[in-house]
Amino acid sequence: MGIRLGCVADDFTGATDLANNLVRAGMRVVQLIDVPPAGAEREMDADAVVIALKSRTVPAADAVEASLRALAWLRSAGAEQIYFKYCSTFDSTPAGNIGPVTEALMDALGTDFTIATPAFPDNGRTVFKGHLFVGDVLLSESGMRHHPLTPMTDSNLVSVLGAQTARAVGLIDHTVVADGAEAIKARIEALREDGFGLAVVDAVSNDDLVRLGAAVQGLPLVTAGSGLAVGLPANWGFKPSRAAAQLPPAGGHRAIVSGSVSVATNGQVLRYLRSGQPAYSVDPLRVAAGEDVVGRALAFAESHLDEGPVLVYSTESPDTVRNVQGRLGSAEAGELVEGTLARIAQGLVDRGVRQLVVAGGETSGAVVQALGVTGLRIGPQIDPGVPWCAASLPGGDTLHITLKSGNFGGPDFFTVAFAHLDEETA
Ligand SMILES: Nc1ncnc2c1ncn2[C@@H]1O[C@H](COP(=O)(O)OP(=O)(O)OP(=O)(O)O)[C@@H](O)[C@H]1O
Ligand SMILES: O=C(O)[C@@H](O)C(=O)CO
Repeated sequence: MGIRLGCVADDFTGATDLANNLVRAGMRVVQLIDVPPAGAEREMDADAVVIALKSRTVPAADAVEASLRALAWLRSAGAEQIYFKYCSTFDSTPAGNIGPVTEALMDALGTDFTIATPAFPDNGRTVFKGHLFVGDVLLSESGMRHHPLTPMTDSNLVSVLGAQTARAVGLIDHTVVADGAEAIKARIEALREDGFGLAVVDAVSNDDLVRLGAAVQGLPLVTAGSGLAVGLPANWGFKPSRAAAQLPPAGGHRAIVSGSVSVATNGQVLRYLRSGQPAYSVDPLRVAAGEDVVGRALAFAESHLDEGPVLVYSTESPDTVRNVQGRLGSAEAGELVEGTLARIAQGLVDRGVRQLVVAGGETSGAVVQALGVTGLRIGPQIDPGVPWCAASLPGGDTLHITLKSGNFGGPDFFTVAFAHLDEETA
């Protein structure tokens, strides 16, 4: 039998976030890094496959091309429904990529309607009257307004998405969602008849997402953050389960690589620095000046790895990041830092690190690709949206790795994560 749900995720932390929610909702999930070669789909023994792309901030045409390749692969693996996963803070620009990718997937699937909701109430992302809230504030008042690549300054998702697509974007508001799956289905039909191609859907609780999940059964395409995964697996009879897949025992040295500049990660890095544990700061301006920052970071790490987790970070406040971007250019600074951290992560693994925390979606993409990892097995959840995973390194060793989205995780995440792994794999 083929897979039930085929998922295309626009970044790597987002992919593990989605896989985590699907596993908790009872599905057996395989997460793949990038689109695998044709033929590999015959070996898939899973209910859902999540293909992790690094397509959130690339030019829209490249994101469309990669997403269509992923779609073709998932369809040949038998996927009955396609799930396009983007960020719970709807990270995008007027040029894309959420709108263009959604439209390309709709065209390829020959469907005239889909829904959009980044709601993930377990992590404080709620949508009401089409407006996205992050915790208690509107998206445009959250730390996302300063994001280096996709600053979010408008909380009205109907207008944000409308600016990215040629199709008309409507709203399924909370009064409809609260009335249940049949009411949502009726509203979808009404919007369709009125010529809308997309609808932003309100959701402020997991109950809303369960109702929405039931209503979108049979839609060829759904687009969402990871929250919708709370409600979708029940359509195939899967039941929520806390028994996340077991991972093998963990060994080796421990390290943290953080290229995230989000508010939550800034707090987590600060907390770690204050605890007095070994940490090395990567300064992009020194890298740009040609200094051997990778060599120095690895020499530092090597002399401290026996003491416990070593943190290597470029995480800085929005002002410092803006200054770097002003001097190097935003995209150039991003690429430079990602490349540097990826080489450091590779060096850490070469030095025996086998338990690795990576913070930041783009950073995670660069690190995982540099390590040559092609798939992840999803393990127990550390915090909502962030599971430990196991990966096979090209040499055959197992690497325990967690990919933390910038704004996810509690204040002591870097310490808690390792303690959690000890408990779960003891
Ligand atoms: N000190 C810095 N100066 C300029 N750019 C930086 C700096 N540190 C990191 N960056 C870049 O900022 C971007 C951060 O994106 P990333 O997706 O890794 O983290 P995030 O946006 O905080 O998290 P997420 O996308 O998971 O919410 C990356 O391209 C990274 O290379
Ligand atoms: O949805 C989220 O917030 C995360 O999974 C993510 O995509 C951050 O990069």
